[in-house]
Amino acid sequence: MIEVKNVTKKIGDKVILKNISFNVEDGQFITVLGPNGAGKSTLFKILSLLMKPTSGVIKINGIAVNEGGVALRQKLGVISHNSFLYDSLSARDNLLFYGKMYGVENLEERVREVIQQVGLELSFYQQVKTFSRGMLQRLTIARCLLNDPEIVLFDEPYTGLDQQAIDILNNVLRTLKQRKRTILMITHNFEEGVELSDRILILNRGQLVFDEANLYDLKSLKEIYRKKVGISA
Ligand SMILES: Nc1ncnc2c1ncn2[C@@H]1O[C@H](COP(=O)(O)OP(=O)(O)OP(=O)(O)O)[C@@H](O)[C@H]1O
Repeated sequence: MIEVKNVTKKIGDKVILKNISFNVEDGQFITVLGPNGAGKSTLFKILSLLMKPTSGVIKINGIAVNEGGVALRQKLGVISHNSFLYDSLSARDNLLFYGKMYGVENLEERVREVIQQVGLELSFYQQVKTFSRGMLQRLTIARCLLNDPEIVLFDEPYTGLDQQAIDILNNVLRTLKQRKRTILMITHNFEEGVELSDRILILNRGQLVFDEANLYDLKSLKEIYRKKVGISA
């Protein structure tokens, strides 16, 4: 379970997140929606332990994240704008490198499994610097899946993906959900992945303005968003 309690982030005089609180149950899939500048990426950086909040607490499985150390980090899979992949290494060698770092068992086999999951078998030995943006995003997804994380954090995961890659990502999300992984996806795209989520949060100007179970069709959700954020989705 993830507990976010009264999280505020200030940078200089600017308040970027204001007193955000919500819990994520194990196995729940939450989508956080919000317009540009709402604070989504800042919240993501805090949840993925890349940034500290100015005040407030985040606990994962009852342990405050600042006290969790490596064991806690290993529970997290993160997909963000930064791929964390090495340009001069092949897809295979990147995954072997991260797999060794995470201590993944049966690594060669697992690397082939995740490469297949994202449809990059034909680029297995290709250097990452020759990858298109979509291929890079697929390999980032494979890297994230390698150690079978309990909690997966996605920041705008559909960016740069073509239709085939979108379908692959949707399948990855479905599989993670079936396997009761906890998923938090940050996006401003209503069209993809949102229908798979159990709960919707809307962030606007650093505040949580909506937090409900996802019982809505796309049209109703867009209407709620328009009311809460003041602009059309
Ligand atoms: N390092 C920083 N210094 C000053 N202001 C910042 C910094 N990082 C973010 N901000 C500001 O915080 C606000 C929220 O930014 P953030 O990137 O979290 O928004 P977002 O919801 O992810 O937006 P987008 O959809 O455009 O990615 C913005 O007004 C941004 O200018």
